[in-house]
Amino acid sequence: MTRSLTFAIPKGRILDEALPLLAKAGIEPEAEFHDKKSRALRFATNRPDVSIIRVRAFDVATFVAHGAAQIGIVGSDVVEEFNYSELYAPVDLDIGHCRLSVAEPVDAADEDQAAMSHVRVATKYPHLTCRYYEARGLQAECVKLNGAMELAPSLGLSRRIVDLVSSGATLKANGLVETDIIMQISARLIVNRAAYKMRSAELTPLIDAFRAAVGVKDAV
Ligand SMILES: Nc1ncnc2c1ncn2[C@@H]1O[C@H](COP(=O)(O)OP(=O)(O)OP(=O)(O)O)[C@@H](O)[C@H]1O
Ligand SMILES: O=P(O)(O)OC[C@H]1O[C@H](OP(=O)(O)OP(=O)(O)O)[C@H](O)[C@@H]1O
Repeated sequence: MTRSLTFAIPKGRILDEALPLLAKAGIEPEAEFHDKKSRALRFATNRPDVSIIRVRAFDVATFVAHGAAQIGIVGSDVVEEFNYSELYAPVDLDIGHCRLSVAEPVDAADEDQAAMSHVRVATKYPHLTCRYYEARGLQAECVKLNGAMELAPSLGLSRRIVDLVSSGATLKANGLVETDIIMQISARLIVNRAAYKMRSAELTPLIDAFRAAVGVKDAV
């Protein structure tokens, strides 16, 4: 008997937008999934052949890349940061829109970058940050943080940060300005490449269901 497909979804802010899309694609988690007191991490769905795991955003990519989950939903920031060759990202889900940006204290934003050879940056995205600065002929020393990057400049940890921006409210509240946009971001459906080959009869209709769900998103 074939094992059920494991679908990894992030428990952070993408979840609220992802659930209606999952429902449109025909997948609804069991009631316990919505119980905030539940400590369960794996859930049955209305489909006997699909179960859901709820994990941290960065871990969605890791579970799917290693084949522990066959399919998942994650921001393109995470896909690009890991750059796992085992991941196939066939559908832009048009949710979780934000951008990855460089930000600095208001009073430092005019500093001449051309005069520098080395920058220190606090970020959750060291790979994307190094790639961005390398392309500009600068070496970046990244201080890896997992959140609250906006605190780094005022506390002397780094002059710059590279972080996600949506409304810009977090930067403003912390005295920072956006000085460059590195990339635009949205959530993607991701699939393990080996699973896609071996279990295409199960995965292809699921991918098609998400394509259709994104297409009808605004019409429903
Ligand atoms: N301000 C935002 N607006 C829109 N989408 C965002 C925003 N911040 C993050 N995202 C998207 O949501 C994903 C998850 O972000 P979220 O902030 O929920 O996770 P996190 O708190 O960093 O994760 P974790 O707690 O698991 O480390 C990001 O990878 C990105 O794709
Ligand atoms: O431009 P804004 O609309 O203010 O959004 C940007 C904020 O959203 C994200 O953090 P989140 O709130 O998810 O918390 P985190 O620090 O735990 O990642 C991101 O890291 C910024 O801090």
